[in-house]
Amino acid sequence: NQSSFGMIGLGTMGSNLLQNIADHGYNCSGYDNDAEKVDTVNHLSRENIHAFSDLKEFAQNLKSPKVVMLLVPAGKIVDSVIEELLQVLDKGDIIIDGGNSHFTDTERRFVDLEKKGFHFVGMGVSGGEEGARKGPSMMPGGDKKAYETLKPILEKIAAHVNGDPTVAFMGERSAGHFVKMVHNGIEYALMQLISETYEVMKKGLQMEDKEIHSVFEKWNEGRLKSYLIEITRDIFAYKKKGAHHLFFNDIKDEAKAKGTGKWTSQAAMDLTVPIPMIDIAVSMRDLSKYKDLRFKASKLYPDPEKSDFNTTEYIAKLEEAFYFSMVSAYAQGMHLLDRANEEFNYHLNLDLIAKIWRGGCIIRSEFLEDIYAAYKKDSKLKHLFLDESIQKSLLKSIPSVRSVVSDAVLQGIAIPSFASALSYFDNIRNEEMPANLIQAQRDFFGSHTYELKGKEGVFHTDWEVSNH
Ligand SMILES: O=C(O)[C@H](O)[C@@H](O)[C@H](O)[C@H](O)COP(=O)(O)O
Repeated sequence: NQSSFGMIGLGTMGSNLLQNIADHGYNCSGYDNDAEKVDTVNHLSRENIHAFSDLKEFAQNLKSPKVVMLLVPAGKIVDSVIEELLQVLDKGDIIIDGGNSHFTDTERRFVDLEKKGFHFVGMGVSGGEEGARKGPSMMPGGDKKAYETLKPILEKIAAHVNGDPTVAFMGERSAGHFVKMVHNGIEYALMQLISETYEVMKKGLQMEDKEIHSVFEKWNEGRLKSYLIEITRDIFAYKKKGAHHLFFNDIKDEAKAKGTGKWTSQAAMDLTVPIPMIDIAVSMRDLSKYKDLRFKASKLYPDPEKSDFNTTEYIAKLEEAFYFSMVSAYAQGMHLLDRANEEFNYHLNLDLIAKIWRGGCIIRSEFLEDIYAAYKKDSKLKHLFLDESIQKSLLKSIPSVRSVVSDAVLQGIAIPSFASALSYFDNIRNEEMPANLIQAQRDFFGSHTYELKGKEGVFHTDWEVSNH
């Protein structure tokens, strides 16, 4: 029986996704140049999964038009696998890149393969190993016709929210990987925010791990219900056999990063869209690497005196401050998507993106229902803060975030993402930003010119010659 779907790359993600496809009754094939991985898959003894270590044999076992998905590390490997693959595929066949590829690579590959007569789909896949096995969120972009062929399989293997599959066609060319990149940027910002919340509870409120666990447990039952809060709750209950302390306390405080967060910040700066919470999350992962420097500085600069807080009251404020900042993180990501849509003509639908992020992916959350509702109500919404119901809930949480940020600052607790959420907010509602002074300074030292209120054109002033 020939296969309807082929997977290249049989690491955990590839193998899990293949099993998910087989669970839905499809004959599927795998290929990997690592014989051990091929063996592992074949030892699953699933009658409708067959793994090969010969690429030609793998291709011959696929129905036409052949559908082949790559789950290999991003970068040059993708190009070399595609090159090999073209030797065994026919024009009209479909190639899907499901890795975290940079959108500019996907753009190049789409144009190149289209010229060669192949259908190329750059698809972001989110949800980690468990998501791949049980139902990921998928963000395909590129060849719409090819997507129509893939749709029945992808909709079956995706997660489902209220009966809706967490997959949909995202848009033209590299739209799928751009959307996935921004997903990861928001993921970075939310993880940074949760880590700062923990820092406030531990260092500011001197709470025990048990108490912190119950806060995340409670939050995961309310409007902050989300995958990242859920796993944080579980991390605050995980102990190694026989141990008395939480295991994560043994983990080094040096965060790693594979690059998608950084790419998001780079793309945003190129598109001149401010996403400070994502930028901050990237920078704080970088700062965490300077352990030696931090150790030295901590000896030179002691903490300010601690104040006492009423923990119960404070946790209520912290929930409001978290909600406010979480909304800001999503809003910054959606703003970037809106801008990229204009610049790259992706034909994105922001309501559709929110819809498929409600389940399966790492940033899935209760709040994505509100984002989905906001863009469904107004597909041309320029910024989430302008949505009426979001405005109402933000207005309620502002006093708490102001107090949490100011208290943390006075206590010497680092809360850069809470603080940047608040400053971003205060500047986005600032009709007159102090940017006119920056223009004056630029013109002063570099004759970079400026524009004048109520006048057309650009102007320059010789600031040295003042007639006061
Ligand atoms: O959506 C997902 O399933 C994750 O985002 C996934 O893509 C991966 O875990 C990250 O890329 C890790 O990124 P860092 O290593 O940069 O934290």
